[in-house]
Amino acid sequence: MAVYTDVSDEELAAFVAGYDIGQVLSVKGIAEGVENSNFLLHTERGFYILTLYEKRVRQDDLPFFIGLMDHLARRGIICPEPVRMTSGETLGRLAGRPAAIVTFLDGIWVKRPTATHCRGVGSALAAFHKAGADFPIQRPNNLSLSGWRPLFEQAGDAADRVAAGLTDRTATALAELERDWPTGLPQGVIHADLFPDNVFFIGTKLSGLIDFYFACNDALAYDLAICLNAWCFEADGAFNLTKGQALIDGYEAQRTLTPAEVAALPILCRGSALRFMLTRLVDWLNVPPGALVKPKDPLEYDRKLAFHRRVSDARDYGLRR
Ligand SMILES: Nc1ncnc2c1ncn2[C@@H]1O[C@H](COP(=O)(O)OP(=O)(O)OP(=O)(O)O)[C@@H](O)[C@H]1O
Ligand SMILES: N[C@@H](CCO)C(=O)O
Repeated sequence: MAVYTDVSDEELAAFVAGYDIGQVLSVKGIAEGVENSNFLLHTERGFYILTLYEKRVRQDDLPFFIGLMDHLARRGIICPEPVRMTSGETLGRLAGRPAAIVTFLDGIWVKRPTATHCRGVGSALAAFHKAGADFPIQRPNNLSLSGWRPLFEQAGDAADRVAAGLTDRTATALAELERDWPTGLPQGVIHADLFPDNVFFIGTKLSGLIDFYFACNDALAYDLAICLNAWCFEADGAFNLTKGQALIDGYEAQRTLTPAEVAALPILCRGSALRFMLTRLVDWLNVPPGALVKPKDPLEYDRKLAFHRRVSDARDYGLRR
């Protein structure tokens, strides 16, 4: 459940009065998501999402996240658009938390994406990269290479309680990545968490992207690697080449990968698999007693990492040239 903070009717009415969106008709907590408190807000003007930013989101990062949604929406990316208060601000405070109201997007996320969905995601990812090119605020990726060893150390030997040999396997993969991680690839704003639960569809047509709270500046092709991991593996752990082809084709229909990006794709996929394995592992080992949120399985990404360590060529992901 992702409603950590209670908001009284009076507090909410006072907050909403700062906007030109009419009176509150109803408000409902949203169970999905784990980071922030999200509410579906129905006012006289329609539906909105109210987000209260909880502890894990650094307040200094909020102008980047909110500014980015605003920037992307102005450039035709379908994403939540921050609603301005009558004062012109997009970020306020509610129940002791920073808070924002954004537009509601229609659509649902797909639990079993097809190749058609993957093509749409590839295309939307490239459009996002192009639209972010002139976004003026910078935010480093603190969950890239330099962030992985601290996470690994945080897990320590407890990793072997999750699966035998996990500590050694991870140590080897991490050392290889530290040695070989590519530099000099085209950089820009990346989403960094474009998993199926952050992409809405109406039927097979992509209807919007959400959850920009890991967005940062990094190699654009790393974002594609994250999507290959998140969208193109089957439940039985097999990589689906048809989905990989569709994702890459969709991407390249909007933005052609450079030769250096193509060459780097296997190592970027390894890095991205390690990143999600490590964050999941640390969360898995630190589930607070009585938590209602079920931690995600780190071993899913341990298996994906093993797959990528056997790959040497981007054609194994579906690149057709
Ligand atoms: N603009 C929007 N329009 C419609 N629904 C939305 C919108 N923003 C968020 N939601 C709903 O709220 C849920 C949680 O949103 P989001 O993923 O941003 O939360 P989070 O707490 O940051 O989660 P995560 O754990 O995925 O980082 C989404 O799954 C979706 O159902
Ligand atoms: N998408 C991440 C969770 C962060 O929102 C994961 O699957 O591990």
